Amino acid sequence: MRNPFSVDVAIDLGTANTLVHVRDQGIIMNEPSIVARDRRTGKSVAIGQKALMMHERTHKDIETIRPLNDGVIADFSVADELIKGLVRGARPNWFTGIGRMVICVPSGITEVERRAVIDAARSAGAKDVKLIDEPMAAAIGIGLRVDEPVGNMIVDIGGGTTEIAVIALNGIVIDESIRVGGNELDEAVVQYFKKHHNLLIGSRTAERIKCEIGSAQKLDPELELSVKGRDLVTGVPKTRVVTSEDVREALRQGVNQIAAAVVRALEGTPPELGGDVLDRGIMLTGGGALLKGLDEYLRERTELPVFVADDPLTAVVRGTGRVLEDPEAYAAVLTS
Ligand SMILES: Nc1ncnc2c1ncn2[C@@H]1O[C@H](COP(=O)(O)OP(=O)(O)OP(=O)(O)O)[C@@H](O)[C@H]1O
Repeated sequence: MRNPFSVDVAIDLGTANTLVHVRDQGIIMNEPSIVARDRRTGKSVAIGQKALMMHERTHKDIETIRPLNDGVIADFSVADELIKGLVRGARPNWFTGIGRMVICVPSGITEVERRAVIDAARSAGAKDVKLIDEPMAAAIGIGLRVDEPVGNMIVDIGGGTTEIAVIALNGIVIDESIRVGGNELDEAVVQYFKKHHNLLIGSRTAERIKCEIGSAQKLDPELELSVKGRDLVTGVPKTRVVTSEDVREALRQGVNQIAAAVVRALEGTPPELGGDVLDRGIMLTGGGALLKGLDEYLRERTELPVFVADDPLTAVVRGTGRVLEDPEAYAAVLTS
């Protein structure tokens, strides 16, 4: 019997974005993983989109912090604030409690970090907390049968990490995780324009450039974008037109590192499962999968079929939500 005075919640706790799915309702929140905190009181003043608007624009008393960095929890107390803020948003009113909670975490986090996430969820009021690893959730989210004796390769390119996994029989057989994701690509864009064009841009501008005109392969036609930054020679704000050729050059090293990690994971895959991957192809999930031409680039590097999942940014929360809705069927993929 479902308790009418409590809700069950699934959370994809990502480096870049955190998404919340409520049982029987679907995804109700999709917010950047960021908290704005008052330095004087130590209290959070905003989370998610509101906090992001303050990022790189705050005065000295307000700081904005991303609790997860490179796929690990960088600041436990801020991660706690984020989880509590999300849970508050998931409850329709103050007397509704939280029953079951399933949280998806990067597979590289330590036992101590896992415990910290569970503690934060419990102190936010959850009665029963379970964790699921990111590539497993992504695989379930895109509809793969993870319980079958067949290998599926998932490449989840998030903000902080790229996680590559071969999944079969409800387990992760091969797990390769590198600390290269969307944030690292943004930073590469910042550095490139600083070095080659004497232009200083902020990380949010770099992300916009990457998403709008970034690519892993040649584009036809190539694209241009007008961006604002600070001219490092004159020291004043300037508008410049940047080209997709420049951005591709900036992203080259990061994209190469992702491809090399995929190749390493393939080399470590047992031959039977490798044969399955050859038949079924590699599935790309996470926001990084949307980088233009990345699927084609990986296809050339691996000589395997490569597919971008539908709506790759929500694959993980959809999988975590599916597990929440049917915990008995997915008991084998959960940890507590
Ligand atoms: N069109 C796009 N092209 C390239 N990158 C994109 C695009 N759209 C989103 N991204 C990138 O995807 C990343 C966010 O992806 P996602 O939400 O899957 O990460 P996350 O789950 O928060 O991170 P992690 O898995 O590392 O914890 C950001 O770095 C964002 O810039």
